[in-house]
Amino acid sequence: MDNRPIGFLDSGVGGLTVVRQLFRQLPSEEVVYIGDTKRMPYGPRPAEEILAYTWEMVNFLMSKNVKMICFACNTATAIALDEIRNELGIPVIGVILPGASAAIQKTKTGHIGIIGTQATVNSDSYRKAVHFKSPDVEVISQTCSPFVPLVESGDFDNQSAYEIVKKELELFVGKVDTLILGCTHYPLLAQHIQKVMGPEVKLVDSGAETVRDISVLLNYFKLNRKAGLMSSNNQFYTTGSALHFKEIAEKWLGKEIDVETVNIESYSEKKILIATRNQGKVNEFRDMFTTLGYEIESLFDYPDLPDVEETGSTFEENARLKAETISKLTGEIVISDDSGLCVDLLGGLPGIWSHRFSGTDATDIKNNVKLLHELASTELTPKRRAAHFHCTLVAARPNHESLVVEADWQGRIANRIQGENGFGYDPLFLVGDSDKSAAEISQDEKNRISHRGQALKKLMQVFPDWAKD
Ligand SMILES: O=P(O)(O)OP(=O)(O)OP(=O)(O)OC[C@H]1O[C@@H](n2cnc3c(O)ncnc32)[C@H](O)[C@@H]1O
Ligand SMILES: [Mg+2]
Repeated sequence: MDNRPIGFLDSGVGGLTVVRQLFRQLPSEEVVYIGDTKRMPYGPRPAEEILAYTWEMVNFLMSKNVKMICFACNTATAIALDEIRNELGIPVIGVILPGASAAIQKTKTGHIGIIGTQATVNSDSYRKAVHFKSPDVEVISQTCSPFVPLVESGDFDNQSAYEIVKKELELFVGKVDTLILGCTHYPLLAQHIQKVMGPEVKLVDSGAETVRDISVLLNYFKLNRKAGLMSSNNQFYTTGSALHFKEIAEKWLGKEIDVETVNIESYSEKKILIATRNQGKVNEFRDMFTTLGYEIESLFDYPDLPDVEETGSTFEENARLKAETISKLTGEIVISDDSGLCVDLLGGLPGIWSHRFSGTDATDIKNNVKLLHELASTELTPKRRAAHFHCTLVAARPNHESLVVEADWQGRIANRIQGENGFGYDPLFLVGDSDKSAAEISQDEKNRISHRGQALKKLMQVFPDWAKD
């Protein structure tokens, strides 16, 4: 069970046809919708631009803590889905595969038509998806450029709109028995399209098909919202006029909604500088931030920047020193981590001295040996060997109050070094009540439960809003 909302993105209002289906099929789910109305239509834009804009919408949705993202936009699906899906740690679904699969099931003659925006048709994604599953099907496709502006105008319930539709669809009449509406705007023109094509032609609404797949994914990943909860906090955002969006959306969805205008351009900044020269930390941050859609840099990428002396007497003071100094020097948003192992029997040592526990020429091995030595005379009861890792994260940016979060990870100190993964004291840290050390679990597992993983989760609940302009 997961009560977080599902994110929907589209270049404009068209994706609302998918949300409308969601409200029908899965009424207890909650929605965060972003429509990039200001920059629509995406269809005629070059692929790199569509990819960049889609990333901004995705990062915006991630900042709203969504549990899944639906690309309710054929153009974004065709151009950006594969690349973005690989980078995110939550399920991401597009509208093309569900639409193509439904068309294959519906066609009897094996002749399928596809209409979509220029970018969707040029990408050839629908035809590829159809032929991947059913190579013998005949496919014809065509761009219907006037449809999106027609639908966005809200003025399509009339004869002149019908005439526009008729002219665009001439190519298909009598040639196909199934027509994929390969743009989420087009279901709004379904009546006109059906009249032009004739009653026997089956129209495939990719959005409706996609919601069926969303339902399957929610079940599969156990992400359904608690049964019986009626959705109450749906959020709708547009980059354009909230008034215009609200007017169209309320008409289509058949209910009142609140709409807010947002600027998502600042969400394109996906690089974060981590103020560390510890390779173990870099590896962990890279893994964790990649699943959130961020790229990271570390001080290894800036060899000329100085080492910041950790002269503070607390984790927070040291973390602040590292993040705020490097942020001042670079003008960038910087995250630092001050962490350490606190052993109960040693009154919390090595604590902030973890890195330098064995002296100025300390190494991980020397630190581990020293710790074993310190505890050598200790009776080996689990309680007496209790310890925890601590992590304080600070995010700093020029002229802003820094963010500070912290978390602990409980465990015990082992009697001997165990395992080869991780770094620092991992081979001596038995996780929780288990007999496995932090160096014997995978990096993925460590990131899920460690002091750093937990602290990062806390940070990311506030970071995206804090980091934008
Ligand atoms: O200051 P930076 O450049 O980030 O790197 P550092 O290694 O000096 O980092 P700290 O000052 O925060 O010291 C943390 C030390 O605590 C230990 N430590 C922290 N997190 C750990 C983890 O996840 N696994 C094992 N040891 C860890 C390890 O010895 C680190 O060197
Ligand atoms: Mg340090």
